[in-house]
This record gives sequence, structure tokens and C-alpha cells, in this order.
Amino acid sequence: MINLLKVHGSENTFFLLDQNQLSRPLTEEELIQTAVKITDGSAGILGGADGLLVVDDGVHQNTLGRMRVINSDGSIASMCGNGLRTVSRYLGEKYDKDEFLVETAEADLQVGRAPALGNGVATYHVEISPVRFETSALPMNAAGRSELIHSNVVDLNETIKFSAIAVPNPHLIAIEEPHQILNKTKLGELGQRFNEQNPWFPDGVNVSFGRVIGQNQIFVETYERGVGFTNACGTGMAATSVIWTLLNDGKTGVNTVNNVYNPGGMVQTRVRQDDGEYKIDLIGNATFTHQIQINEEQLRKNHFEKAKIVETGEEESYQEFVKALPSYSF
Ligand SMILES: N[C@@H](CCC[C@H](N)C(=O)O)C(=O)O
Repeated sequence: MINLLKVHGSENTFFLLDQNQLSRPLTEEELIQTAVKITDGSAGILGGADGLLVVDDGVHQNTLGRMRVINSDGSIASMCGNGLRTVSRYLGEKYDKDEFLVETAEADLQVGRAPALGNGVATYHVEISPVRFETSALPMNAAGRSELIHSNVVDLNETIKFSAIAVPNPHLIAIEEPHQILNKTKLGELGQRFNEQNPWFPDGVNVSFGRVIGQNQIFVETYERGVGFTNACGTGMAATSVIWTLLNDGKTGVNTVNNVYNPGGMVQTRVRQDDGEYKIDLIGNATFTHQIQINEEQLRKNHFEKAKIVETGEEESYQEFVKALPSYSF
């Protein structure tokens, strides 16, 4: 029998598969098919999810394991902040380690256990890096601009100022300005437009709106590439924190801890500068909601009907934590 987990970080939901349990690992093509099927709200299980997290042994020395991320539409992502917290918890508990490195598509990232954000809420910190501002890193065709930081690009939208940043997955960020009101309809329109065939983002982009609430407090909502609206996007919140730091509005800064509220809860971010390079610490819940047991043959055929599913009970503590938070929306 193979054990899968249903997990979430700020209610950004995933299935987690450790390939070490399989008699032979699934190929990338097979993993994509599994991701599309299991995350499908009607064909999958437990109402589907936003993506599939695949854990394998690390190839790089000194890493405890490797994480790969497949979005619900089958596209591959280079990074996932909320997912990495849950993978970190999985690996930390499997190997009984508190601080270690996890291999991801572009970097080996420092992760570890952190003080609980709420009663009974397992909490992990993960490093988000590398951070790049070159539009070519997203990639983005930005009318000849090599960087885009809080700028009007009339082609994208006449009034909203955008920033482009790769962490290393691609993000387009708009932080609401005084006297401006950004709304969810606009976020959805932009998210859809930049994730179908379009002249600016050949590979699509995660689009986030941020609203500064107060000193070190911000609300962020994201339309994700390969998924659509999600309750939270860890890399989106990390990327928005970097852009907010660059705005110099006196409400945040390097090395300060921000509370980042999202539709699924709250995480913390700390933007650091190491040797001139930005890195972000993303701190938040790593909740396992369900344990799933499935026969290997059924998993290989993507037949999930006979899977045995057991609730962990962790969601109750997470919901208690969320109940105590202020709630915001665009
Ligand atoms: N939800 C994730 C990001 C997942 C990948 C993203 N949709 C992409 O395609 O880049 C997060 O928490 O960072």
C-alpha cells in the first residue's frame, strides 16, 4: 500500500506523494496525469486540490529530499512556498530532523521547524530564493524593459502599477496605492488574460494584488498560473513582500517580520539581503488534513475510488487559529 497525504499551507491544498514507496518511480508524464486526475474536483478525491507535491530522494549532497510541484492543470512549477512548508514537515518527521536543506528545481533551500503560529498548528519556515528582477527571468516581454518595478505599462493596464519578479517562479505584483481600489474581478481578469496565449507572458504568470493594512501588515490575494484563484500563494506572498520593501513606504523593511494575511489565513515573511541578493523567509502552517492509503497498481492507473481515507483532525486547530485573525478581501 502507498501512503499519500492531503496537506495545506494557508488552505492552498495539495496531495503529497513520496515516490520512495513505489516499486519504481512514476515518469514525469505519469506524474502529470496523476496530478491532473487527483486534483480534479469531480474526478479526484477529497474535492481535489491546487496541485501535487512529489517527494524523491535528493540528488544533491546534504539535502534531505527533493520537491517537485505540478499544478492542477498539469503544468510544472519551479517553486511552491506553501507546498515546501508541508514537504519540509513531511521530511523532517520522516528523518527526525529540525533544520535541513530541500532540493528544488533551481536551488537547495534551507527549511526548518518554527514556533507554532497557533495552538496545535504545525509551523515551518522555508527559504524562498533565488530572487531575480530581470524580465527575462520570468520570462516577460515588457516592451524592451529589462526590469519592471512599480511601473505603468499601458499595454498591461492603464492605471495599475506592476512589478515583475521571479522567486524563481514568475510573479506579477500590484500593490494598491493611496486613493486606488483594486478588486478581485480585476485580479481575475488580469490573471486569466496573462495565462492564456498573450504577448507578454509566454509561460503564464502568477498575479497578486497586495493591500497594505498597517505597520508590517499586508493582505495578498493571488490568481495562480496553472490553477486560478487559490486561498494563498506562498511565493506570491514572498514576492509581494520584496516589492513592498522596495516601495520604501515606511511600513516594512529588510529583516522585519511581516504578517501577510490571505484568504486562507496568515503567514509571516522576512525579506533578507545576503551579499546583495534578496532571500525571503516564509513562515506558516504545514497542515496534514488526511492520510490516504492506496494500492500501487490503482495509483499507477489513477483509480482513486478504492483509496482508504482517514482525517487527521489537524484542521480543527487550524480553523481555531484562523477564527482569531482579522479577515480581509479584495
Ligand atoms: N501555490 C504555490 C505556487 C505554485 C506554483 C505556481 N502556480 C506556478 O505555476 O508558478 C505557492 O505557494 O508558492
